[in-house]
Amino acid sequence: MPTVLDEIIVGVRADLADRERARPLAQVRDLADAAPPARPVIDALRDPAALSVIAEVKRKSPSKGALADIPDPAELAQAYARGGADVISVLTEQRRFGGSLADLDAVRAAVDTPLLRKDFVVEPYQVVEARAHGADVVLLIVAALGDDLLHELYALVTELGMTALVEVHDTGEAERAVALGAELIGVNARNLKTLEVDRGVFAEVAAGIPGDRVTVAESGVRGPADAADYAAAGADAVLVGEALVTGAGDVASNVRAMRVPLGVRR
Ligand SMILES: O=P(O)(O)OC[C@@H](O)[C@@H](O)c1c[nH]c2ccccc12
Repeated sequence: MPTVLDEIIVGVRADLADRERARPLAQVRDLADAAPPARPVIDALRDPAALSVIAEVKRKSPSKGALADIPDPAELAQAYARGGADVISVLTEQRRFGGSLADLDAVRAAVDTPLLRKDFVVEPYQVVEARAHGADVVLLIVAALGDDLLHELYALVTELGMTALVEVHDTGEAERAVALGAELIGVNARNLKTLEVDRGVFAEVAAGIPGDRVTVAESGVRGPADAADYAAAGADAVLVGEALVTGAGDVASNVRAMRVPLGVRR
């Protein structure tokens, strides 16, 4: 039985083939080489004073369906930046998440905050493309990649001056991320094979990640209380989508509220 992740990747590969036909790798590489340098993110995400926040531009998801229309992703990103988001995540997967590279371009033009290209990266082309569109961080999902490809993609992200956010869901995947030398490791509470969320996964998996790595708790953060729980469990940052795109009230204030103080922990 194919998992949800397998099914998503079938669509991702089809869309990727179309883009590769329209613009061959060599052309995208030229654009990437001509782009302004990627912004560093590690130091900001490791801020000892407060939990860092990666705020996501997310229209829909396979688990929740439609979340928000987001007619103007640039405006949303500006609100995230005002709220102090350390990184803004832009989903570029179109079929299941309603994103696009056009969203990434629009956000890039609107803010100076480091940007994460959030997609299902399975080929070097997508990494080069991320850089060409101004991304500073690229998501690499361990569950979607064999070790050779994971190493190849990680090396390419680094060569292009970007930072890889290496996503894991269990201890075995975390071991692979650590062995890779990943500085930035995301623990996704949502299992991409079953789409179930279990917030307890972070503490369990983070126990196997050395303290010199920066950890991001991903998914299922409903508000500041969940963010505080993740902070207490040792997260350096949280990645929040749904709660920010569907939340009532002022977006910037909602981002700011997630930045819980860490003073007591360290
Ligand atoms: O909307 P949430 O529950 O706050 O989750 C955000 C983010 O963690 C989630 O979008 C995500 C984490 N890893 C992914 C990989 C692919 C697509 C999406 C994701």
